[in-house]
Amino acid sequence: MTMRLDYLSIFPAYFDVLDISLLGKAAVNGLVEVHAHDLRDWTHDRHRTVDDTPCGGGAGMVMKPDPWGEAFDEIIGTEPDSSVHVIFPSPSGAPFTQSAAQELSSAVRIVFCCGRYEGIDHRVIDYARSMWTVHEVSLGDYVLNGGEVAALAITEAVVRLVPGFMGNPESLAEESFSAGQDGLLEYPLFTRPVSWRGLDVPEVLMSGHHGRIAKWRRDESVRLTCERRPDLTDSDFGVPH
Ligand SMILES: Oc1ccccc1-c1ccno1
Repeated sequence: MTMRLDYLSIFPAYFDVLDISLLGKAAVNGLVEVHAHDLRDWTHDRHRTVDDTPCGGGAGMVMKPDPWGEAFDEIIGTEPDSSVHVIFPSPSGAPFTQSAAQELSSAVRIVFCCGRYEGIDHRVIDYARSMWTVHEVSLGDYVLNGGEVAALAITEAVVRLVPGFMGNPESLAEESFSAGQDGLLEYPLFTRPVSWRGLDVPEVLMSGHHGRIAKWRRDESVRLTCERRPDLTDSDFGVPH
């Protein structure tokens, strides 16, 4: 199954980067198909206008609905289809999570709508909700200049979970937030040399004692999660003794 990814943006060149690294390889292997579109291709005036002043007043500009609607018609179609996932990255969206990435990794089609200015006319999102499966998502509590960087981050989080994408799928099981880690943060990692600038690899990791190593790793995951992400902990994790 090939996952088709579409990106609607006034800066489509942001997505040229998807031709390199693992994502580029996935495209070559037919796992994903990437299409970036310039929203201005669906404007009809000399200045290729995509924005206008906000109704009700206020600072900045709002993205007009017309170019989005015409782009949707051409790129996605005019018939409802719940199998099409339309993602609007937004600071007012729901937090994007690893479980959301996991769910989206089985999608056949994902369309990213990258807003700029103060945002997109809300009727665009309402129309999309009437037609497809819509996700308004945020990467975190900070403000970007547009949705492109968020779309790239979400793309990477999703595509790396597509079956066949990662050379060694076992590595996914031990990552932060993965089910195999019980949603805990990943433990600290070490490799050779054993001693480096007066800093040594923890002895337990060199002991060859798999039980002790597993306990050390679990304890470290719980400690780090309690320290850095108390929001992820609950009574089950407890506090390492
Ligand atoms: O700040 C933004 C502006 C446009 C689109 C998305 C965002 C955003 C901020 C955090 N996550 O997404």
